Amino acid sequence: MRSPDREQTERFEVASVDGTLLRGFSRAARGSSDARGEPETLVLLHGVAMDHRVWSESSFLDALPDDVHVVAPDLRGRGESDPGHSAEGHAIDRYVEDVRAVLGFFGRERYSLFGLYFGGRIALRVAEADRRVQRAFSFCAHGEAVEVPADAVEEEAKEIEGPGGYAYLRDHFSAAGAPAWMVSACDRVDQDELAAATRGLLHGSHQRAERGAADQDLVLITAEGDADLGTFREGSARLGARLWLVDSRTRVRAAARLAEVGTRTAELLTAAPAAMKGDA
Ligand SMILES: CC(C)[C@@H]1NC(=O)[C@@H]2CCCN2C(=O)C/N=C(\N[C@H](C(=O)N[C@@H](Cc2ccccc2)C(=O)N[C@H](CC(=O)O)C2=N[C@H](C(=O)O)CS2)C(C)C)[C@H](C(C)C)NC1=O
Repeated sequence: MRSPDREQTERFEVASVDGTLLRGFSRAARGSSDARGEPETLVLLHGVAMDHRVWSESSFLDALPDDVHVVAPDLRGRGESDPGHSAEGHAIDRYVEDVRAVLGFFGRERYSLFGLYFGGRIALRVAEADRRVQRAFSFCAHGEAVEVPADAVEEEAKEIEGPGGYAYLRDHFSAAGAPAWMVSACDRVDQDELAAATRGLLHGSHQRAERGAADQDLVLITAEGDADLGTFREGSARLGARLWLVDSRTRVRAAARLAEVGTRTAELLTAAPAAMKGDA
């Protein structure tokens, strides 16, 4: 845990390959990072209907120790980052470029990524593309190929850009048992950008992720009761990834477990290298 008054967050802004400006927050590492040389840098990637504020609101951030440098960008079209404008502007390859631009900005040799839902899928794709990624955690999204049903996604995008867009999302997540921070996050996202991001899922997000470097530590996380648990197990075997299960009936309900996953993630980040091999 850390004392709030020692909070040292600052903003950053970085241009992506296509000129889109990504903005976000960086919380500097303090304390014993010199014991292990460069401090761990953990880049947090939020989901579709969210922005960077979910990390503090879910108490995930509080679970991270002082000596981890935390970087929390707003994905394009969310929070303070520039819009993606179109479905093509929200293709997964644009998100991968955006995250790699953030990695370039902070200039570290190695990074850990933690992604939430679709942010987890982005994290796995960045790990595949970029050797600087030492660890990638995907919360409630696996890396396998998925059928992204164009009709259902188009229907959802139309709902989202319509007069009842926010109600659609709030009602769905409330009914699905999502925690309050996840329901309220939807209201902060611009409707047109959220509709474009939804249609953007039809541009490449169906592809499976491959393992990047052999020494990457990949971690899939899902609910014990997840109906798609089998796919997560397959993904864990195929990618040589750890599989962590949280005590909840569904992936959406698992969001309430994010702070405890933060604690477990911090243990992996700050574990002595020898201890990491034995971890289940
Ligand atoms: C029901 C509805 C509120 C919900 N809509 C969302 O939530 C967000 C916000 C708007 C668009 N949204 C999508 O997700 C796209 N719409 C869907 N996509 C499915 C899905 O599996 N999506 C994955 C991510 C993903 C995407 C592409 C490829 C792989 C993985 C996912 O993680 N979904 C979980 C819900 C869950 O795991 O049960 C959440 N995602 C939110 C987020 O990322 O912020 C927080 S919860 C299928 C068709 C791909 C379905 C489908 C009905 C169209 N609608 C939803 O799922």
